Amino acid sequence: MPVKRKAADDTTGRASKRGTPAPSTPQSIGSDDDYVSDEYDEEGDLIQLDAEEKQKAKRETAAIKRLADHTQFSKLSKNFQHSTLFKNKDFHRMPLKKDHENRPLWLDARVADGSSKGPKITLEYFAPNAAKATDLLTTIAEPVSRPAHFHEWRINEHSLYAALSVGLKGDDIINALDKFAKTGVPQEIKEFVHRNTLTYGKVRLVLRENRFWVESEDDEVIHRLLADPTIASCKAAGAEVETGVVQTRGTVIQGTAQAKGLTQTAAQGPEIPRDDPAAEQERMIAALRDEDDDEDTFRKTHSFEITQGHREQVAQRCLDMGLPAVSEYDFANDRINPSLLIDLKPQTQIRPYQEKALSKMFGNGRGKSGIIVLPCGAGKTLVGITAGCHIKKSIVVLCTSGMSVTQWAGEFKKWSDVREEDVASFSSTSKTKFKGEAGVLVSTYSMMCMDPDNNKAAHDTKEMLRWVRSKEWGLMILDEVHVVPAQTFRKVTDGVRAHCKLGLTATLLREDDKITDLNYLIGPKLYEANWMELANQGHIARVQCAEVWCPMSMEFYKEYQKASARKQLLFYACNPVKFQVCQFLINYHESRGDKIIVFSDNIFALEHYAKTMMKAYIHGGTSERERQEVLDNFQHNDMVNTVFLSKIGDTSLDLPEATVLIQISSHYGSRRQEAQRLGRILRAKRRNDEGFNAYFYSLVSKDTTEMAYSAKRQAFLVDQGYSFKTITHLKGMQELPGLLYRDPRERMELLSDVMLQSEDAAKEESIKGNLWSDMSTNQKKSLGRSAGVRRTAASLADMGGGGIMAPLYTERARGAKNEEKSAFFEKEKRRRINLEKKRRQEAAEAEVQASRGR
Ligand SMILES: Nc1ncnc2c1ncn2[C@@H]1O[C@H](COP(=O)(O)OP(=O)(O)OP(=O)(O)O)[C@@H](O)[C@H]1O
Repeated sequence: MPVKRKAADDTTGRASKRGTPAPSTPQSIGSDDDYVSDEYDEEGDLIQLDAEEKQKAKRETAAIKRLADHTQFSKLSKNFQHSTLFKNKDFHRMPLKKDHENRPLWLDARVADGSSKGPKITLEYFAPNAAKATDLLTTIAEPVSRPAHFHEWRINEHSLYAALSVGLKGDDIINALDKFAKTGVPQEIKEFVHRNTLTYGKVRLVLRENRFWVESEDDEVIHRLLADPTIASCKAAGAEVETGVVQTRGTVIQGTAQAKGLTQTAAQGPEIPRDDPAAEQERMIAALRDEDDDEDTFRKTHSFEITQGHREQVAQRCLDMGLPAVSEYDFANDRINPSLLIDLKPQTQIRPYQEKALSKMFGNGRGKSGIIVLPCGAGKTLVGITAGCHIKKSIVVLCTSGMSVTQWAGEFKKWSDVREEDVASFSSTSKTKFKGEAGVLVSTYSMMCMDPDNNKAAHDTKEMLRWVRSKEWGLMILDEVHVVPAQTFRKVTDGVRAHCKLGLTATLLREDDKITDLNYLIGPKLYEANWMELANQGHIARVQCAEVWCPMSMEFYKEYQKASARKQLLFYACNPVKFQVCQFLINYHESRGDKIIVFSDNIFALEHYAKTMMKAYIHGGTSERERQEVLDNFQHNDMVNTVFLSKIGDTSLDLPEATVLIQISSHYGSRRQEAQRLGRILRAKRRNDEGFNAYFYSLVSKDTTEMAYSAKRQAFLVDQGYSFKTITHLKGMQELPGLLYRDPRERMELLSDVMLQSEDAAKEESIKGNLWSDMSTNQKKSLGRSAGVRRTAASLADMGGGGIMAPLYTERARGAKNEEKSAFFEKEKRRRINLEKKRRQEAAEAEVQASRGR
């Protein structure tokens, strides 16, 4: 049988049993009866209708149609044919298919002029066949938003190329869409798919044996390119057009059940020495061929070589000619660069979503550069390591801190059989080289950015940099790729020769819109997992999110209004009610046996909260020794259950004991920070305990700008399917023994303390060596955009899982809130108008006095 990658069963049963099609199985979706058709029910079973039933159904449909023709609605809808009411959202002319209820997709062809977004697809996630349609969309489109019931996807040129590389054709895509869509496929979508699949991927820039080749299956395309003077001048001296056959082999990703089967088959063959990886690979391929010869595809291709250093020029010219060239690394045929002895350990098993992500990267047996997006704690490290085991050439890993260097090196040894001496590291504290010809090097962006010719650099650093730059790297893994500013990234990639680049991140988000730079610096997004789906499958923790509204006392609110924009932050962070809410939640969760992280970006607030509550805290200024001590105690000491962290804890902090997160001050409207912070509790050790929930509370001072920031921050998580409950009152808080700031005098003291602080106390914490500190400026600007956040006013009983916290909360009464808000603001408005009148009057009087004096 063919080398098909059988998708493992998902535990929830939501995703279909069918995996993303592999290149070796270029199935025409149109001919695949796995998909829904008129005669199949939602389980895929054939519905047998006898002749009589068919007649009856026909008669009923005709009767309904006749009735509809005479209804008021029908007349109305005719009148609305050119309705201005729906404008270009009037889809009534797209007739629904008879069995549209069984089909989960709505297609919307409208694309704004000049927009890079393609047509929109809306998936009814509750509909029959939604799982199969999700598989299709994962292959051909990119997710935009995936809340609980409706998912929004977009088709664009990158997603279509990814579909082509797994063996689909333009017509296959259109046929598949037609099968799942409630209406016919609009002509505009057909044209979009044809336009982008006709040229995309026709030209490939292939790196073979350290030489670049322009390759195409179309002889005419090759001659058209060579007729262009720019491309002709880039052709290597004496090179001719060569015609050959390229064999596309099945992609078997290591760590899957299928790869294990192959290893067992191969193990029955003659013994091959372990130190000959090329022979091992041949053996694996032979095993694949034995399994199914006829599923390998052979493609006749034409290619010519280009001169070293002209790759970018050729790529740019191809783009100008409307033939975008795609970069691929033909690692299986790379016999020049030394191979690395590396395989996943036999007991290592990758998860279905990790396999799906990797199959996108190695879709046609070659390595495509791009970015894989997985939630925090979902195992990006293992995805990177498995990619390295697949390519089997030298690997360079770049991460954000020295701590991550140690972690990555350790993970390589944990999951793969790479030899200890083949793993090297390059950070400020450790500089080692591997002894053999190929190996793994783990380093940081900041080390790699350094200039080897800079006299100020230490001698051993310069020597390491020269060594790195003298080598060819099969794979470059870029961890937390969203943090890398384009400038830094260029510095790294200009000097280091990597054949294939894999970016890893949980949040492909930047508030400054520079994220699109990564498309051409690394490659397109290859795969993005659905957070909620992974939580439902138990791979990451299930989190209940809540926004707690903390009203501000009048004396605080008055001072808040008078303060400068920057200093306002101090007022809403130190709001005494927020303080009480924080104390109450800590108390409540500690008594349940939870471990709690409290995040505060503002250091003044962080210290004030932690010291008053007598809890441990860490910020950028805390010494390394103290930091380690606090974290060790938090993890292993039953007496230390709460730790206050500044933004240094946002990323790369692995505290699986933490189950509750409280946020008291954050970085404006940063969606990424919100997601990264949530990520700290996604790894919760107890995630698979029955009925277990992790909790994420965002404390927000009511009627302040913090509310607008908070709404914007939540947008990314809402797109991932999370919903934020709004909590307006915590039952029993006032009765808490020892509740702080109950006494008005204490509140006044806190207020005067805040007022005495200079604006500097509201400044952002600056962390040495922080790569992403340059990204703050535009974040405030982008706040103006609508956040589109969904808040639910659903019962909060389920917030605690099984209603455990139900007695604690009072929900926001929507009507009441408006009254309360409007009464307050009316009063405020009157006060301000009177103040303004008074000021104007005083100014006029002063002028009169002055003119009299003159
Ligand atoms: N296939 C797998 N089998 C077993 N455990 C796995 C697998 N994949 C990942 N894990 C475990 O999941 C945890 C999280 O993995 P990892 O640190 O790679 O996450 P991450 O995605 O890099 O998170 P972050 O973005 O927070 O850094 C680790 O403990 C890892 O051992």
